[in-house]
Amino acid sequence: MNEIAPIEESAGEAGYVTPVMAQYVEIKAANPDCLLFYRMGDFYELFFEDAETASRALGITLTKRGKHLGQDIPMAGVPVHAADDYLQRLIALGHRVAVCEQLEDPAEARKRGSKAVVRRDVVRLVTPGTLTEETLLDARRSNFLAAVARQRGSEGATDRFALAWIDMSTGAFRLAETAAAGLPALLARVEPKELLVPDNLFDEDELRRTWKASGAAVAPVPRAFFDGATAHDRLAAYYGVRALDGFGAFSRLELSAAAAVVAYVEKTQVGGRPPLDPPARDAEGGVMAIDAATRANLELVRTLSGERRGSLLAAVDRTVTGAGARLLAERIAAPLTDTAAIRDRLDTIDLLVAETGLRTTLRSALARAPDMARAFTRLSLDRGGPRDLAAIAAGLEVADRLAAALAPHGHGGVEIAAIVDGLAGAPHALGERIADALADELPLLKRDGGFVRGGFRADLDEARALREDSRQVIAALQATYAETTEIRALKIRHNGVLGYFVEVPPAHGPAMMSDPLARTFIHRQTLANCVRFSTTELGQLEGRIASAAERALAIELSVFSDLLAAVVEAGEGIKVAAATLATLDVAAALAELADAEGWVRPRVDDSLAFDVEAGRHPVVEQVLKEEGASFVANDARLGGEDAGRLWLVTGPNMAGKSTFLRQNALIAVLAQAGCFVPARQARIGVVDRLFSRVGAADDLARGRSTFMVEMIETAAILNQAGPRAFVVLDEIGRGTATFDGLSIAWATIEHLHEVNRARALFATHYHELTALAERLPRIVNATVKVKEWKGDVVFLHEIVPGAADRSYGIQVAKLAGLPPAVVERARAVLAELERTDGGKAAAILDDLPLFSAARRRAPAPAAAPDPAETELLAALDALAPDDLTPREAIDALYRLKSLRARARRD
Ligand SMILES: Nc1ncnc2c1ncn2[C@@H]1O[C@H](COP(=O)(O)OP(=O)(O)OP(=O)(O)O)[C@@H](O)[C@H]1O
Repeated sequence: MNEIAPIEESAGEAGYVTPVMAQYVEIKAANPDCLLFYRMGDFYELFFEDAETASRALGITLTKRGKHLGQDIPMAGVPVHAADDYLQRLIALGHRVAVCEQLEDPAEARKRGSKAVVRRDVVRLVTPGTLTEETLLDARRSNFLAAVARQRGSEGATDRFALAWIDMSTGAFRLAETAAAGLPALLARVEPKELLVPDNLFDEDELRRTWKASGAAVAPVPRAFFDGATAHDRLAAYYGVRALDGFGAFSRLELSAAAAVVAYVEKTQVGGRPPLDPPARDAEGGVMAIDAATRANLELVRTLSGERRGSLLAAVDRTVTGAGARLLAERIAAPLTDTAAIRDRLDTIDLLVAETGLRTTLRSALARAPDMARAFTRLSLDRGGPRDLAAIAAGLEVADRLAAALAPHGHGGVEIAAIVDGLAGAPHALGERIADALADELPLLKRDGGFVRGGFRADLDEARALREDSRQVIAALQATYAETTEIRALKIRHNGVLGYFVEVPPAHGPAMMSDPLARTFIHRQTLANCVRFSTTELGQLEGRIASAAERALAIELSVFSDLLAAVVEAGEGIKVAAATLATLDVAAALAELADAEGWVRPRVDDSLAFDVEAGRHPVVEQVLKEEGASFVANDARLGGEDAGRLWLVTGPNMAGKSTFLRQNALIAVLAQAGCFVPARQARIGVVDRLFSRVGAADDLARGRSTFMVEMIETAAILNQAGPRAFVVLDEIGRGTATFDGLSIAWATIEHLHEVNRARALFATHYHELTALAERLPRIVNATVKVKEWKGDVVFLHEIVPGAADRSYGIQVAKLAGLPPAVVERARAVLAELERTDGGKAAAILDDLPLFSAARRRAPAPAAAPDPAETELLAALDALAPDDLTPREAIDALYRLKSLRARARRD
């Protein structure tokens, strides 16, 4: 049952509004777009519609409490101690929660009169983009809050947008500006958890789709948040500076988006100021442009089904800290175009690949480094506890140790030099000071006390000793009382209501309540199994203990606030150290990966080269490895002097075309993200835009597979790609009638070759396209090698020059378990089509009676079914080819083959 102080009685007559309800309604009205967590004693209560929403979302009981204007008030509550868990679930569902606390003790309110209501107000809005608690955050993912501002293009020019994004939990603050066409790509890269849009843009038809596609919880906010005229001053005030010039040059549009983020932070934190870094802007063109479809298709940070597992990120992530994992994800999501910056990252990895001993030292030290950046934010917002202080100390200790280990390597490159500086500049003495002050075992909350180490403060030791002494005095007193009353079962106990009291079994009650004992023992309570008394002596002792405990806690809290002030003071150094450890973790993890998997340093330069020798697909290779199979490496040579080459890849289904296409796109991403790559050698001229598209038929699973979408996306490529782009097109044109599709593919290739001149890989089933290589000089035909063996097809996964002579579609269909009658019929149709050159397909169908093959093949009833064959047939029946992933299909093939082999043996 929910605890509510008697003063909060909320039962009301019809038309009567109780003071508590009046207060609730007022606070709720100020926060209409949030669920209101209204603190009542040990519970956060939700009322009215909020209660219904929360009850549905959390599966908590919906009850009623009193009446409001004559109607029952629906109510649901969550206990304060479990609130984080419920908050997490509500936030994950996209809700915002206003946390309304009691701002005074109910006793204080009572002093104002029996009808007075405890003062309450909202202390914080919890929204998906403003989380700071460890329990509410994913340690290995950034949690971005973004705001988007628009500037209308004048006189036919297109609109421009600015995006400002922060991770409030770490203080990261970034800005970027883009033309309208680039906005979806930017949002797809940042993946904000929460997106603020000016309320006039929220419902604009064109934009609504963009907001939805961002996957963020979209919050319309007043236009005033974006006001360009006040943006500069709002930001300057936040950072306590007069001008922002010291942070860099920002456009008016960028400032407006940044100011909106800051305004929202101020609103949700109700006066609290998270320590945001000064905004840093991304130079336009500074990162490889990767649109949302390409990003999804290449499964950079998550798979098409939304999981991290199976993505490029998961395959390369060997970081040992949350901050490292977050940084790596950001790098993979935003590969660079500046060759010098890429080289700086690669230099650090180079060093750590060579220095295996140093790498091992780094990684084992880093594994113990807590999340300093997030702990620091919580402390700055006064939400931190003793464990956050300890996290800072432990992080600084790791930084100290690594500074010593790395000092001799400071000349190994620009990034490593910055790392050495960042570690050296960390406030090491502060770490020691915190470590000296804190005990080994720490409570979560500072108000629980007990976190200051014994011996750290003499006055604290004294107060604690007094508290301990008094406890001994109580033990002695119990012995004395037992002796004087001659009741051996007498005990001194403690509870919240009576404080310390004497307890005896009921049989001794009468003696205790009569003279002479009644002169010492004052009767307090008679329960079924005991009688309780207090004494003056106990009362005095109680006071002494309480005041000693109070004093001890007060001293501990003052130690906490001293340390907190020192931490805040040293904030800059702590944040730099935290960022440095993350950078180091990423470099060491990538070096570890490179060493273990035989990856190499790519050469990234400003040419138009694309030479990958023996490249592999990082994800497919790992999957195959787990199954004991090996990956067949393949070369790709797409570079040219002033224009790229286009490889036209033909080959049967399941041969490995898609894998080859994607692996090259992924190698480009990895190289420019500053990672080593899975190849024997790689040289890549910087790619400014990456495109990867899969024909409509393959896209069905995503539920967005209309031919129209495919064509819109192809149009985007043909309109945007230049010689620096890298284009991967997988079976484009397949989603329509054969001749239409072929013609579109044909024209697309010509355009890519003549106009875009991009480096490109084009996989197709239209063998007719291979004729283009004769006419267009930079088209190269390539095919995936297969072997035919006893009428079946064997995939070799090797890309070789030339064109596929056949599709082997029927062989693949046969391997996949199509009924033999259908396979046979397909063969016959194919032969007929080939004989008549496809022209009179309809006419021949009558000549090939559909069911004759089936009838001929109908099995004669066997005397006794062969068990191995029965098993084979059952396995075949169980197959649903349309439901299989390529991986499952190949597994099924192998299984069927082995069953078949057994059947033969039997
Ligand atoms: N280079 C390779 N080495 C080893 N196995 C490979 C290689 N490439 C692909 N495979 C295996 O073959 C399977 C099918 O590959 P992929 O999907 O690339 O074929 P595809 O030719 O694009 O087929 P479809 O035309 O049906 O899309 C992969 O899941 C993988 O298991």
